[in-house]
Amino acid sequence: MSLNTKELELVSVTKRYGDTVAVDAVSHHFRPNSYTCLLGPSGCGKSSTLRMIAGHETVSDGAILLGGVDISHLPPAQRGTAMMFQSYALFPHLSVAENVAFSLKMKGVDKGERLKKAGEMLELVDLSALADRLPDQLSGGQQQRVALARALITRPQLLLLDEPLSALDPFLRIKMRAELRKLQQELKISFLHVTHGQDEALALADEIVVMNNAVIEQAGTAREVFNTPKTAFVARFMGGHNVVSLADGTYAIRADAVGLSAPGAGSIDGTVTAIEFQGTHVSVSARIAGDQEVTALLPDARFFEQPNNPGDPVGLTWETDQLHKLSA
Ligand SMILES: Nc1ncnc2c1ncn2[C@@H]1O[C@H](COP(=O)(O)OP(=O)(O)OP(=O)(O)O)[C@@H](O)[C@H]1O
Repeated sequence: MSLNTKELELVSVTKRYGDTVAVDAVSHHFRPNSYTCLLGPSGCGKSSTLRMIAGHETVSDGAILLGGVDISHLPPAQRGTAMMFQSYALFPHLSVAENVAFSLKMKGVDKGERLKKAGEMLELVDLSALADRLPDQLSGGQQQRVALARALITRPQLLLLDEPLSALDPFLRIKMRAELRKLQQELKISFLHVTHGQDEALALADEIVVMNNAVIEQAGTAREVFNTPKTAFVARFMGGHNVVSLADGTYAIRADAVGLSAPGAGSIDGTVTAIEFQGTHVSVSARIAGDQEVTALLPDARFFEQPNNPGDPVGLTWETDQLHKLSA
């Protein structure tokens, strides 16, 4: 099944709550038919952005365009968007099928037609067998799929997901994120997914939009954002990087691009401060000049060939082309 897809564009969108600027003149062109993650720490403005796109929050300034049409002032149901919430907000006294069909009932669609459509959506999320159950007779993962089917029944061009996996345990979260990705590819509509988890964004997204302090700090493919962070904030937030101030500027370097050598034989000298076994890898942290910490992530076999201990003097090695200059 294929639903419509249209491009989303934010044009200098601002959200103010009294004196708080939650979203500050954000502009972005989202790719059509793609999975985008809006990623950032708590309070950076990502939920406010999503709620403005959904129409659950007014826009203080700027415009939201979907397929070139300004939807900023349309009611939520007329935007061509649908929202799936963090707490799935299912009606406890309605069956799975009735929950999924609910928005069609509000639109006055007759019962036969809405149950037929609900059946199609339940098939899509692989829940046909549970159509007559009540929500509290379902697992967390199944409830989430009901919430998805309920959002998709309105045939949105854009599905908005606000921390959709946060209520699930870690095992189910990884399983469901693969299902979300698969569903987006099957439906060929855009998904815009808010998360504060960088691993979730890396696993899911065609494009990651990193927000910080009410603005977009960086946007790009998952690989671009991870491998070429533009700022110290993005490097630290994406994880797996060191941020180091050297004589000619501040650089990011991936922890797995740092190696260890004898003191004096590396790019810089340091003293081991901590060693952490991580299964396939061992993380070795060392203090270097300027009271800075650098972490080397070594394959476990390499570490155990010549294990270090806290207090050992070491050289830290890297190829200069692995150093990535940061703008701030
Ligand atoms: N209804 C509101 N009234 C006043 N301030 C608000 C309101 N909603 C959000 N804010 C403020 O706006 C800023 C951005 O909030 P928002 O919820 O968009 O951030 P977020 O990145 O989604 O955070 P989280 O991950 O914690 O949900 C925060 O400083 C928050 O306190």
